Amino acid sequence: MLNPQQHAAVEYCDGPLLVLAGAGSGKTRVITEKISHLIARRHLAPEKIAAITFTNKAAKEMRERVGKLISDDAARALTVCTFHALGLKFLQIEHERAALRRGFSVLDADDSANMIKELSPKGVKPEVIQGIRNLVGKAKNAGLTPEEAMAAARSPREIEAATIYDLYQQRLAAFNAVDFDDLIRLPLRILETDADARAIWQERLRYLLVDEYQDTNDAQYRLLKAIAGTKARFTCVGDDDQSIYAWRGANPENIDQLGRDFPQLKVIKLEQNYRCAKRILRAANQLIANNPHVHDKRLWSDHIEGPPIRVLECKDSDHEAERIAAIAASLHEKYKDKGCRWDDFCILYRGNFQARPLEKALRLARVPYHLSGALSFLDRAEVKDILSYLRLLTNPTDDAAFLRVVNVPKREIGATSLEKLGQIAQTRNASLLDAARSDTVLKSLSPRPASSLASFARLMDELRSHAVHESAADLVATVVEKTGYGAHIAATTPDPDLRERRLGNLRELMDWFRAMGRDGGRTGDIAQQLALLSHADRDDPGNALRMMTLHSAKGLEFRFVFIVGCEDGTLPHEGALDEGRLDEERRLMYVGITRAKEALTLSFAAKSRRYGEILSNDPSRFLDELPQDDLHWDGKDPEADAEVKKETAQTHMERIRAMLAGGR
Ligand SMILES: Nc1ncnc2c1ncn2[C@@H]1O[C@H](COP(=O)(O)OP(=O)(O)OP(=O)(O)O)[C@@H](O)[C@H]1O
Ligand SMILES: [Mg+2]
Repeated sequence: MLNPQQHAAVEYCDGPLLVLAGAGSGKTRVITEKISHLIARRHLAPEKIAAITFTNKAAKEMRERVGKLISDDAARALTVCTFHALGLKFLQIEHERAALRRGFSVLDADDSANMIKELSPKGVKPEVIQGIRNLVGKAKNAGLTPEEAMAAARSPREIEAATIYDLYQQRLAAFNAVDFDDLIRLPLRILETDADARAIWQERLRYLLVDEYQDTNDAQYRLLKAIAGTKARFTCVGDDDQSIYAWRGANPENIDQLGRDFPQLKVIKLEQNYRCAKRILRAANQLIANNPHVHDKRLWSDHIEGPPIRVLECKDSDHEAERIAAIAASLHEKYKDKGCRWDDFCILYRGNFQARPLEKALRLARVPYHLSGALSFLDRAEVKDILSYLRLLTNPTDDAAFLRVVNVPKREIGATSLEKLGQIAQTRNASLLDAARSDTVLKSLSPRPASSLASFARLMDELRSHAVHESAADLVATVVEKTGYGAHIAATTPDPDLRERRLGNLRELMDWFRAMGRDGGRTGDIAQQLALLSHADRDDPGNALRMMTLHSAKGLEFRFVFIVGCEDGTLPHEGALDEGRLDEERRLMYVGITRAKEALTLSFAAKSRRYGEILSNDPSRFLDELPQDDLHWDGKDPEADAEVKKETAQTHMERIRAMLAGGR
């Protein structure tokens, strides 16, 4: 049952709506219910509705949640995706307006970083290149063209970055490629400047719903505005206290901007938290009260009180990991027969490197776990290589893909020859593959690399004839065989286990293509979609304890949550402290605390090893900001420890009773 405010938010469909509310108050629930309401009560065709989530993982989850409320056909017709995936869909349909050819490539972050490096002056330091990348990204996220970026540039560094931005866009255009930022920027350009396109898309997407609105950046906000148009049929839900991506260009100011751009905006606040036990919510509320607030929000819960929040003081991070593994294992052991699953547990940390000791301890304790955000399947070299072959086959002008695979397996084509090939290709305005096909071009190179390039080009032509009639999965097999890639793995991977894993990855890639090609997807489109999935979003983790960064836990909830590394310098993070971004770190802690439904454990290590030195840590200042009566410091008093264990047990029994009584 929705509460009256949620109900009002679901029913209000005639104008722009902002739902501004704290964690766990049912904002995402409003979106799913509203989709179902729009279809069932307002008779809006599902294909005219788009729900925008922050990650692909969240999109998948939302689709599942909505799927329970509406028919399968309707669920399939809906658009539920990230802003980037919506941009990709837009460009696939509107490629002509974007001056792209069908089958254009999407460069991943690595490819685009490489390209910027190549375009930067020779011999500059990596930090400088990183700085250029940041500035280019910033200009793109602000929706600026290279000319506009140049006009806005003030410092010599900004001028240099704007120059490279210009070269970079020229090269992307020559390669018939876009990068991630373009997936937002190009649709935005088209919608803002082309009235026809605007009319078509405003009709095509009649209602927009945006989750985690506080973390949209300027370009995304403008995209929303352009699609919504003057009719402004949209619902945004968000929480300014959970804005944690300012460092990546997100602009929480967009919350106020909405009221300025849409004076008719209706704002609904939700105040009941349905997720967290009272103590957990109290801790979260008290912590976040230390931040300045523009929007007044209250949050209450009529949940159970819950056990005290446990604080573990540990010797070092190994000790911390062992204790957490032991606590998780014993809770699971005790309650597994009563419906407790491994995926009820989640360990959160500030940075991915903190996962290492945890992994070791969990493995020793035989706890199944799933790490999101670690080097994932699609980032593995062999998978990226084969995907690049497929990109090149479906888009012969994809020079980034050409450069990735032309020497894998080794074909003895040296850097000098490739550079020369690149120069000639550029003057002829041809792709690298086209240049490698031309006898006159090859004559200007040394004979050995020239003949290798010629046979590479012939191989690509042969493979392309397969691409025409083979399914995507079969094409993967053909590519592995004909390019000698399988033999290449065998020859370059002496370790038999690793060799088997790498070959296994290729088999898995075929399975992915098989699954994704089932709806008749074209190979090139599938390769594009795969390139777009960011890690953390891709694997299905199954019934395993979850480990992830605080950033990627946004929107999720778990019965048992552990936040490790509650040390000054780690959380709040040292760098953020130096730059005066304490408020954002506090919001991150707020996000972490409010992921917990029943029990929360905070831990810190007294000593840690950093840069090869042993340092002593102070406990996080955030611990001091929590209601001390709701905290229990483990190990100080054995009697009190036993009491907390009892209370924890009681909570789980209450929980189990509630579940048996039909709640969730
Ligand atoms: N009216 C309701 N009655 C009972 N449970 C509810 C209600 N609304 C939401 N919930 C439950 O409360 C929990 C939190 O809801 P939801 O995830 O939608 O909150 P949220 O505001 O999106 O949180 P976050 O800010 O963390 O994204 C979910 O388990 C949801 O099913
Ligand atoms: Mg949510």
